[in-house]
Amino acid sequence: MPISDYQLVEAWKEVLTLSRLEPGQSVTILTGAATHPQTLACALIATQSMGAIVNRLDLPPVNGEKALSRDALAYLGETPLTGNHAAIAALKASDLVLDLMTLLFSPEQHEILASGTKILLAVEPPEVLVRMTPTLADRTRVLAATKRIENAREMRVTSAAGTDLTCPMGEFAAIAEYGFVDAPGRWDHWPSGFALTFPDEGGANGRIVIDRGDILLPQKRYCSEPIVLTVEAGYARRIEGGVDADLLREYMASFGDPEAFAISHIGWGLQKRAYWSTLGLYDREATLGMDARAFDGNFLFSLGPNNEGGGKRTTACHIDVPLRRCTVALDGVEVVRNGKTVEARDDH
Ligand SMILES: O=c1ccc(O)c[nH]1
Repeated sequence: MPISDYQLVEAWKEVLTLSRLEPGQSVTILTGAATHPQTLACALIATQSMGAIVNRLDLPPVNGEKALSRDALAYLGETPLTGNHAAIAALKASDLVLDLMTLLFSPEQHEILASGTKILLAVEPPEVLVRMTPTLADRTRVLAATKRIENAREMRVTSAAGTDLTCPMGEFAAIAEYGFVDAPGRWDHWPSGFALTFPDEGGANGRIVIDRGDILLPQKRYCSEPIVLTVEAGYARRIEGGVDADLLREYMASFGDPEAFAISHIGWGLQKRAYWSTLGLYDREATLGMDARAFDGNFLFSLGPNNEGGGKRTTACHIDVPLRRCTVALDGVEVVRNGKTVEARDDH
């Protein structure tokens, strides 16, 4: 359903206020060939109405001939910023970058953040952005979860479907995604609402069962039959099942990169305004699937790079897999029980 420009401008102003945008600060709106025109138009209005000094940087697309999917998160690493020193200089000189193009998982993003620039990714459709306009309560809930990750040394994930995965943690920091950028050098994604980290390099072991109804991204599919991943020393060594498994294996093999099979980030969804069922109601190319990544109580794991968490592994292949009905325990203490988040006593 369409969203009015008024609603989207108001949502942008809420997010920019939470992101502590001040009059006189410089904002660069980063756009590309797939940028949503209404999101861009309303961002320009909202930033100027708040007294920011705004510019728009439009970058030509890359990787179109290499990627097998048009999903902005499907083919990573090289971005339109790679080697573009003038554009990188402009983004480093900005207080805030509104990324309407998708820089995620790019080395350049880290370089820009290190200069103190804040980067907010916002590429979901306007109605999804407005439905999941972030709140301070989202931030509180996600930070409580990342604090528990920071204090833990092991994540164990189990499910009735047969998942039993053990991930030592501590080598990488926890990442809080709550939808706004309220500190210099912070990156976030609007919409979101989940906590994640990366297993110690080579440490993940066990079995992951992607069960019927669990979601594959960027495939934007609900699995119709179980896929069983055998995880050894941080890599999915075997991917077994029926047609869904064949489709996943062929897609991942097309990258010709063994790093594609590494376990990337692990965490869980905390966004009560996100829904597991939404993916099935959108055209595949109309959304990144952030409802799937963020719905409350999912176990979200990912295959591919860990440079986003400070690791050395980069690969163009990135698969996000939110699972339902898992139990996630940190050092034996459950944070998700059979697909429902467990609020810790000290979370409030
Ligand atoms: O916001 C995101 C989106 C994709 C991903 O893999 C992590 N965080």
